[in-house]
Amino acid sequence: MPFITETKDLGRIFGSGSAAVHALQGIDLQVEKGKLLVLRGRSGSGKTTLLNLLGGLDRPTSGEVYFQGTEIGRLPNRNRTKIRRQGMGFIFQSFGLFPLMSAAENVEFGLRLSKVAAREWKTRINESLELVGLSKRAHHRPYEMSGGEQQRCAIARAVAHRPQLLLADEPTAELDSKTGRKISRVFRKLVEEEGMSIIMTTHDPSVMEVADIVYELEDGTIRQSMLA
Ligand SMILES: Nc1ncnc2c1ncn2[C@@H]1O[C@H](COP(=O)(O)OP(=O)(O)OP(=O)(O)O)[C@@H](O)[C@H]1O
Repeated sequence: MPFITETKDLGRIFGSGSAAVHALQGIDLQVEKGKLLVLRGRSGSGKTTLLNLLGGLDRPTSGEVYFQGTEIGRLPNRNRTKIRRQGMGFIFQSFGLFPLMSAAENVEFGLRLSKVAAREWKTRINESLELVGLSKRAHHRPYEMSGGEQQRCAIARAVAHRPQLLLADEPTAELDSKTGRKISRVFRKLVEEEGMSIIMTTHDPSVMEVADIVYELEDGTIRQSMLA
């Protein structure tokens, strides 16, 4: 199966009647496995809405959205959650770590939600912290880590169950440009060395530099954009 993610004439309307917002319309997207795809566009152009639909966090108003050939837009919640927890990992702008848990415990929490057997947790935690260069911070809590380290920890948590698809919403927005560049390289490494597929939204040029494909959203429609 060639595509990790595919959409057909995907649309999302929020509200109804005169208050209806056409957040997305006619989105046809095909994402090959093992690529890093970036969605960019102005505030309100529909980036987060599209990412949420691709990740099965929201349902379309019209059209279809596929994950590895399975239409997920109309699946019952239980099935969609299962696919999401096993096949996808999520990263958000504000890291989303639990403040009272160490880096290792945060990663373990991610593993608990997926179907990974408990006997494998320790290995997976060590491997994923190593992958993002955070082994030395395993027992530190988020407030003892820099912003870049916290985002590395969030990445380790998102990839510990080895998802096929990683979705990230503005993952470098809260970081300075040097740290943002380092985090961009971590994403590139996941693609090159782990064969992961990544879709992320960003305004950050350093993320654009590591992308294979860039798409531009404008008023809820999409077009491929030239790489910078
Ligand atoms: N839950 C909602 N209810 C109503 N309107 C919404 C909702 N979510 C998004 N919208 C509207 O849909 C449009 C697209 O929003 P979206 O958050 O996808 O944009 P974005 O490109 O991610 O913006 P930003 O870069 O500011 O995060 C906007 O006009 C927004 O106001």
